[in-house]
Amino acid sequence: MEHIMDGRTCAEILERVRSRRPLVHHITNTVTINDCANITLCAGAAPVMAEAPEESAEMAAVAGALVLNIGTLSTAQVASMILAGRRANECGVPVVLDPVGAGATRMRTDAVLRILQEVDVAVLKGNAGEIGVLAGTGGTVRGVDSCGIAGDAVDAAVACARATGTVVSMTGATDVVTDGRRVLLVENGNPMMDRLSGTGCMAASVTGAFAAVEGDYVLSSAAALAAFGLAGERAAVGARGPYSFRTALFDELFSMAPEDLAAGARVRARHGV
Ligand SMILES: Nc1ncnc2c1ncn2[C@@H]1O[C@H](COP(=O)(O)OP(=O)(O)OP(=O)(O)O)[C@@H](O)[C@H]1O
Ligand SMILES: Cc1ncsc1CCO
Ligand SMILES: [Mg+2]
Repeated sequence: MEHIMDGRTCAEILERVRSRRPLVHHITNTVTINDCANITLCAGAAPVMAEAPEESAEMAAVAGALVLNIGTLSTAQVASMILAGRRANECGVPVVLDPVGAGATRMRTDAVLRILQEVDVAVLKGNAGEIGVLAGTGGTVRGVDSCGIAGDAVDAAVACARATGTVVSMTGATDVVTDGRRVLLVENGNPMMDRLSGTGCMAASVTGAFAAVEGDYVLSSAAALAAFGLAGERAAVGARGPYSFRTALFDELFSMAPEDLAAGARVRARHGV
């Protein structure tokens, strides 16, 4: 490891998001689009949702990051994602891809493979099943949920990063972030996050906000998941169920000071891959 990912590094990246307020352009699903906009604001960035093919490339060109989420994909939407993604690449704007439901249907798997072929994706953020499918090592996805991964999860994430040339950010109880060489494990989070639709989508939004201000996407992605996970830990205290938890999740990320993240981030490096 040439970098030690401590809480202070996470805090510095959060501080940069807050001071620069990067524009995070989303082309995303209709289920959680509003949550994605608001969690982006709570992180300290500025969201915009723009998916019409007439404007998606133009918007991507002026963004700090582009988040592509195939949760409610259509053929036309995927075409617009590719237009935006290519322009983002030309302009040096990092692209985050959330392969929602890859492996559940052929259309979703094919769309992700096509985007990966046409666009230089900086961060591929998925759950374990999705990443196992895309690694080719085996994973099971039902609807949008991970039903498990074949073999060792870290090995699958590393294989996926090497096969796709992206930084893989694989969420779960322990998140695994890897570029195929370095591996960071993020322990922050709370099981309540799995009881609410859209926490994966929101994780991608925060990942985009952090990628906009830190060019080492292993560090930016781990810091984003640490911040979001820490907000989840704090929100779970006193939550009566998924919906009071949801409200508190936004409030906790909004009110998180960099010093809170420095103290609360639980990120460690895994050696020997
Ligand atoms: N059991 C858990 N313990 C702690 N954190 C968790 C747990 N499950 C999920 N998380 C956190 O919740 C967020 C979403 O991860 P998850 O793997 O559930 O995404 P997903 O299944 O793609 O979500 P979505 O509901 O949007 O489809 C991540 O930040 C992850 O760290
Ligand atoms: C439930 C659901 N279906 C398509 S996208 C989505 C939101 C979380 O993945
Ligand atoms: Mg989930």
